[in-house]
Amino acid sequence: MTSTELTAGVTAFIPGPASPYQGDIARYWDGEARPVNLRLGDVDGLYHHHYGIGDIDHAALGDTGDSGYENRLISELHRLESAQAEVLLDHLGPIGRDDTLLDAGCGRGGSMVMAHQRFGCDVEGVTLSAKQAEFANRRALELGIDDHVRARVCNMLDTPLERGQVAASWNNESSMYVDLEDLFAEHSRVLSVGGRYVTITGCWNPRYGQPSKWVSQINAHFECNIHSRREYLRAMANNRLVPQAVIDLTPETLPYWELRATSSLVTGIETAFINSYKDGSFQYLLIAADRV
Ligand SMILES: C[S@@+](CC[C@H](N)C(=O)[O-])C[C@H]1O[C@@H](n2cnc3c(N)ncnc32)[C@H](O)[C@@H]1O
Ligand SMILES: CC(C)=CCC/C(C)=C/COP(=O)(O)OP(=O)(O)O
Ligand SMILES: [Mg+2]
Repeated sequence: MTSTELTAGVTAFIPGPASPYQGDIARYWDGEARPVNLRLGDVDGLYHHHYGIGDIDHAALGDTGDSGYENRLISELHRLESAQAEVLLDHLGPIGRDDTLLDAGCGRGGSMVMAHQRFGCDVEGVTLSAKQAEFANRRALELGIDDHVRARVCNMLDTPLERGQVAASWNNESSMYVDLEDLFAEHSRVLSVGGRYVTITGCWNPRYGQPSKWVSQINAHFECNIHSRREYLRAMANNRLVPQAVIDLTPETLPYWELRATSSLVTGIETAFINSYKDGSFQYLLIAADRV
């Protein structure tokens, strides 16, 4: 194991990828700089790599014709992405200032900052990408919360956290990069008994039958492996995680996608999300589970 000092003064442990696939994913996120993510993050300094939920505020958006419309559209997409993270945090249960939380697959750290700002607690994040961890730690330093919010380069299936160390943990659109049995075994290990696990994820719908062509297109686009709703529930049951809430957020995420599809920041994946949500082959799901 090697270690390196980040500009933020936080030591990141870099054990190297556990598999060639993880090496590919680390390179993918090290190289990611899509305007749809950076321009949205620039709105208020919360950088997300997840999607949005909720109704469009048409009054705030105003007329398509006028000069400020594109900036207002970007602000609106960003507001919906932050609203998504707020809903995830709503499901963590009561969290105290002395608690520690785990953000598994933390990206550029937007959700970690929001969690600390809401609860005053410590938040530990892990990502495969050294660039993302540096970015998240730099933001924490700029905000003066680097003593509470820390991102490390490590595999979420094998974290340096102690058994039972965290009061709550989550995956926000990061569980489609790992085996779910391995993932939930690790969350179950680091969560205290009675702690809460939350995921927001896209999953394929067993009622459709198999992954649709749209789901396959999303997998190819992000180099990920979307699991089915059934796999989530089965792997949780096998790892002492008992669902407390299963919420289908599909109707709430469609407005975000339909608005995003009209913006200058489109990436080309919008049609696959919209079509798969509409044909029922894909669902945007929140699952909150108790560690028993
Ligand atoms: C789509 S981004 C989500 C980022 C963040 N959760 C958010 O909501 O902004 C997926 C993240 O999962 C991370 N990831 C994927 N596989 C991982 C693994 N095995 N261990 C740690 N992080 C992983 C990636 O590095 C990336 O940060
Ligand atoms: C719901 C599913 C299946 C998500 C896959 C994981 C993923 C890449 C999420 C968004 O990241 P991003 O914010 O970097 O993507 P984009 O650039 O499209 O906004
Ligand atoms: Mg994005």
